[in-house]
Amino acid sequence: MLVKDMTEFKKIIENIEKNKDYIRPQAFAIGIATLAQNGTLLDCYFPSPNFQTNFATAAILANVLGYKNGTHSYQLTNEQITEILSYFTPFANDGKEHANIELLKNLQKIMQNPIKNRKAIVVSFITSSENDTGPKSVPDAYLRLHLLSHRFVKPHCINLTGIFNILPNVVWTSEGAIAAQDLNLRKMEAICEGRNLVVHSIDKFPRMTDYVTPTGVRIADASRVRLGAYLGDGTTVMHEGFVNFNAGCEGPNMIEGRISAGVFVKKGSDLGGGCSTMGTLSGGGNIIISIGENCLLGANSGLGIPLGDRCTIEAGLYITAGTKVLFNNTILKAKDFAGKNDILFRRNSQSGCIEAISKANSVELNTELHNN
Ligand SMILES: CC(C)(COP(=O)(O)OP(=O)(O)OC[C@H]1O[C@@H](n2cnc3c(N)ncnc32)[C@H](O)[C@@H]1OP(=O)(O)O)[C@@H](O)C(=O)NCCC(=O)NCCSC(=O)CCC(=O)O
Repeated sequence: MLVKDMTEFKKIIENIEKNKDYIRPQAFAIGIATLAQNGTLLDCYFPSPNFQTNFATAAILANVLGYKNGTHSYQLTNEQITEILSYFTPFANDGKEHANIELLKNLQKIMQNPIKNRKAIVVSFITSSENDTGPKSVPDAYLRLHLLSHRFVKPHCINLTGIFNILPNVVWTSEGAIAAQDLNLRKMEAICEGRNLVVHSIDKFPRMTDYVTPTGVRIADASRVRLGAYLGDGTTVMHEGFVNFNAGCEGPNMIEGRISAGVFVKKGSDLGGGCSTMGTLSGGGNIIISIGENCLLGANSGLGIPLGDRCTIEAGLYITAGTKVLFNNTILKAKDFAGKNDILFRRNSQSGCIEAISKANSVELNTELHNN
């Protein structure tokens, strides 16, 4: 199929989209997956995911791969890549950038030696948000994590239900993803070829920066930010900082503490060295923690309630939902302050009692640290 011109191209798209079974996906992407020796998929890299955009490209991919609707992933053959590219002939010399077309051309070259490269080209579609029940495959799970780290969606805005069961545990190395059972062989290959294969971690989630490098951020230690973290423009993550998947901050922010899975921090807030925000993945906590604007979590403090704006937690003080707090001569629980603005929590150093005081945090981020 060689498409002559734009008129023909548009007609083809119209026909594909006219099909009553076809539903535009909310997201799709073309990527490259790493395979274990036994052919299972270990990870997936999507250089330029598409979120609620590029529906013409989605339609062409759908047509060649047989996609109609729902959440599906496909491994592409060389023939399919050639066929897909043939639809885009009218765009060949239009002087514009077409990320998906460029990507396919590059992937075609890589696929000239797929066995040696242990790679597969994949396309993943995610169904419309109202029908989305969570990731169905490794490429699908990786696409969702990419969408978060590319800032297309904020934490909690894409369904990640069941992601732990979908993602394999992988050995992350200086040569990318390796299956645990393949490690000895790969190590020996590397030694024989004069390379030093280094293991960084054994985990279901890789480092974000190996897949996505968001603009306007500084990350002192890349191993502390997992793929699926959302880091807004102007975020600085220092060595003690950590950001889990489906979690992050709006930017600008100073992150020297831990942002647990599910936690989101609004702009201007500062997480002091070693502080903790309670997650909901393990340990029984079920309140989703969030932090409003311009808050300060002191060094080694801890937070187990959602905070409003301009709140402060004294260095070293851990506030859990049930912590009894003295406020205006009344004992309340910390959860009674959920979402309230301008509260300072401190442990009275004379009585030992935890106090809440109405006081707006006046500490501001040092702008020099957040301008890139
Ligand atoms: C709790 C606060 C916020 C309080 O500070 P404030 O500026 O509001 O108050 P202040 O001016 O210090 O004190 C006002 C009055 O309250 C008293 N006061 C203060 N704290 C008190 C306490 N716990 N118990 C009883 N009284 C207390 C003071 O003595 C003073 O009393 P008088 O009126 O009688 O004089 C602070 O102590 C704090 O913990 N700040 C966090 C800073 C932080 O950790 N930043 C992150 C940096 S991260 C970092 O540096 C990295 C390091 C690392 O990696 O660990």
